[in-house]
Amino acid sequence: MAVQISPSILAADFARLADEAAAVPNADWLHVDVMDYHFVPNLTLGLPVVEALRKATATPLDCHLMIADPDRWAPQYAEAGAGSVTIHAEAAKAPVRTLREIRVLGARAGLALNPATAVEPYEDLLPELDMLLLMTVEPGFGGQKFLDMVLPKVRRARELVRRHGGRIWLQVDGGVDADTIGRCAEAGADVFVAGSAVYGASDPGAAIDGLRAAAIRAQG
Ligand SMILES: O=C(CO)[C@H](O)[C@H](O)COP(=O)(O)O
Ligand SMILES: [Fe+2]
Repeated sequence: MAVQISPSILAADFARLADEAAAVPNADWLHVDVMDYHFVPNLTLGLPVVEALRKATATPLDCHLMIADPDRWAPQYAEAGAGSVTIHAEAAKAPVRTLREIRVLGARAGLALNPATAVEPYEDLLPELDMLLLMTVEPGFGGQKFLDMVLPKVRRARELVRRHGGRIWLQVDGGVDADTIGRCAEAGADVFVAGSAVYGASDPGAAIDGLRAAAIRAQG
């Protein structure tokens, strides 16, 4: 599996987003955490910032929607030029329709599961997905401690994805750093979001190289 690193701009300087995007030329994606004060108790940014970022960088945007009404808003993120749009299973009321709309608009379609949400009930949705995101912290804030309890679910999800042809990317998000990334890769994740571990480092580009090397080592 190809390892991909998606640094989260949640940990970047919001006043200098274009510079912060330019600081990670070796990133595969830029992870954009959209929070609405309803699905999670935090507020970050929305469509205008995504539209501006899209013009400011060539790196594709990986939009993680932590919002109460993803069915209404997700297609607009695809229209705004996001390369990938991920909705939460806990929030979506019509996930099949919404995931299909995301794809029709030319973006990759992702489904995110909170730490306590089981993956098995979503097996029938896998054909609609390009990526499954397993949260390794409770969504809402950067800088939280990685939840090891999610690793068995990463293993089960990898097995489900394998049974469905192995096409779907398996992303982990939350508390991923040089220490925890190996456990995630060993369990079967292949796309790694890292906020603090990248933008908290003195050299964000070097931090990405280090994370990538650790994940590849762990894949064996
Ligand atoms: O979705 C998120 C939080 O809800 C963030 O993407 C995630 O927390 C990244 O930050 P860090 O690597 O610092 O944990
Ligand atoms: Fe995220």
